[in-house]
Amino acid sequence: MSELLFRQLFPVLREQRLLRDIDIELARTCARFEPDAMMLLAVALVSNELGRGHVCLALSHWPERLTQWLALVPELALALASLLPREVAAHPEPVLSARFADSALVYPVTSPAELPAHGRPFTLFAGRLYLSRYYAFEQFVAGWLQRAAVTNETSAAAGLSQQLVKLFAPQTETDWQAIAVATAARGRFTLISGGPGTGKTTTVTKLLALLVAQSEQPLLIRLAAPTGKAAARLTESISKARQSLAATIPGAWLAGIPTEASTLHRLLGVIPGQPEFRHRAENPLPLEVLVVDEASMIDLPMMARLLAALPPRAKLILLGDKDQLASVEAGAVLGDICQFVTQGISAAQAGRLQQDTGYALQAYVQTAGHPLRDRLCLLRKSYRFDARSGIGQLAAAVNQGNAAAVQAIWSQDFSDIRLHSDEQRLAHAVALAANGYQRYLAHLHQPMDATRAVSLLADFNDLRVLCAVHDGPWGINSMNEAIAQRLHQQGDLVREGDWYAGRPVMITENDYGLGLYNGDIGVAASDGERLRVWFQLPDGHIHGFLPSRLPAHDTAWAMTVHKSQGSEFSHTLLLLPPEMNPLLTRELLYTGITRARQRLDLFATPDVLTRMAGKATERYSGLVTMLETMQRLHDAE
Ligand SMILES: Nc1ncnc2c1ncn2[C@@H]1O[C@H](COP(=O)(O)OP(=O)(O)OP(=O)(O)O)[C@@H](O)[C@H]1O
Repeated sequence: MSELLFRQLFPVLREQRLLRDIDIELARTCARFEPDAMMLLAVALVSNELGRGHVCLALSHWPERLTQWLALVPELALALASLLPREVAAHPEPVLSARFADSALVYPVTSPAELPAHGRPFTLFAGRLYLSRYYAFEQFVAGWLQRAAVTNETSAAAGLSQQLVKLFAPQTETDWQAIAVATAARGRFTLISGGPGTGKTTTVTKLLALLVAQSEQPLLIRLAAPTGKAAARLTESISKARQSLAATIPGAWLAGIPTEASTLHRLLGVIPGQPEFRHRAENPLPLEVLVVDEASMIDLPMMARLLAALPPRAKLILLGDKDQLASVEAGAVLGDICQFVTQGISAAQAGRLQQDTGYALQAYVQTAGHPLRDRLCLLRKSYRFDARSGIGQLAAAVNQGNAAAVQAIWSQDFSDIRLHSDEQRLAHAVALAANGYQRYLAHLHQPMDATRAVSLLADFNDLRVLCAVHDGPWGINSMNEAIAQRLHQQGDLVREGDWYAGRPVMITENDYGLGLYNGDIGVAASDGERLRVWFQLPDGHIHGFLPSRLPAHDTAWAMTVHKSQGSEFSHTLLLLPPEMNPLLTRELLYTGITRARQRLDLFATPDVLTRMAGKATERYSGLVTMLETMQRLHDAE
């Protein structure tokens, strides 16, 4: 049977890109210890699920997946039928769990309170099969969150409500920003989720000012974000928020807030060549409060390492937008945690928040729920997009999965959004991009230096072409080529070889020595003698690197929506291919739309928009189940 798997089924699945080489290799390695073909197929599937962002294989999906696969090899369907026996098709979870639990490769776990498996590469928990390493990450994150949720600080620091009044003028409707600050002031862990312009940075700045005011000693606060770009944005937006709040908040409170954010990698301390960081449980981070922005981009292993490195009494505040794309790597911790939002808040929490802020939250109280729900704050009002903004309305319609509203928006005459669905739209997108980059290109007429490069980079970052895919006519590779070619033909730049003045690039790997990080954008311009690639480094300094010194990079006239996370542009051109593919999801559409601050040109067919709005991403994990089980165990104690 295993022979059939490796000789016949796997090559077909690889050819169809349904399995990767790495999935098959892992199964082959395991075949030395495990004769059961079903288990070996499960090994390849677990590995494949990880590659697609899932933390584990949900055994309930077995029949659906197998049926699709067996249809690809009809001549083998009979021979392979034992991979999907009737009892598995009828009750996949219990039958497969019982079968895999017997494998020497698998450690079956009945309670997440058990110690992680040692020595077995796979762990089985609650109908899910994990690589044991990922089970351990998830179990650690769940355990941390569970402890943080049940050790909620019920007693407020003296004077909390008076201090809140200084920060937030009373208003008639519920002030969710004040609620978020009150929540975070009392607890060890708080998650603040909100769409663009809902005031996440403003809120966290006020929160930090409050914590500074409450602390007798100077407070050790650190700010961080998953990517260099997001860290630079946080640095910028915190400094703007500090300035705009200076008139209303005492200077001494604001003075204790750091002015710079770092990447998570830098915060934790990379050890070259090793996955572990310098700061971990045995060497915790020297801080008392940590704020992490763009938390939807944090994958499960990174979240586990971050939580492990926090000192026991430190406060953690995660900021993010739960509706954005999840991390590229496996896991969607922010999205998973936010599922508890549907459980409202506890009566006790509503009472505490009313005491602190004066707002009555009875309408949000539900009797039963996980205590983590009291640590979640949703900012619901956008201060950036008013009712006349098409971008805000479109983003909201997409988020609700409301396809009819997504279609109706285009006839409402919004001046900031435009849909291009005609046959010539690809050529039109190239022309619009070439036109939009003119102000940026004008900088190239004079020799570049660090001072001039500030506006060079700012003008380049004003506009961006975003694609959903890499390949094909609608992908970044072809768009990058088309835009560069067009600008060359128009005489706006002279393309000579790979490097030419005006070429924008995006770094695709971290280079700690140079201080350049995955996602950083630089542009090539001559300093009068040599071509340099100008970047703004995380500390705000501009540096011109010789092209030969750069780590791996790609041309960046166009970039993927995935890579644009954590960035915003005044004007965005969003290109979606006419055919559906697995990448085209609601979250991708929402993320692409919300990168635009002032203007969005969307190149897509109405059909693709409808389908994307209806296709919410699923990321399989056991985090919520683990948390619920941990809570039941806690209640039973
Ligand atoms: N309560 C408020 N009342 C009026 N204006 C506000 C309020 N909160 C925030 N703003 C303004 O709205 C804008 C967006 O706020 P902020 O940058 O804090 O939001 P954000 O959620 O961090 O945005 P981003 O999408 O950039 O992450 C800022 O100009 C800010 O001054």
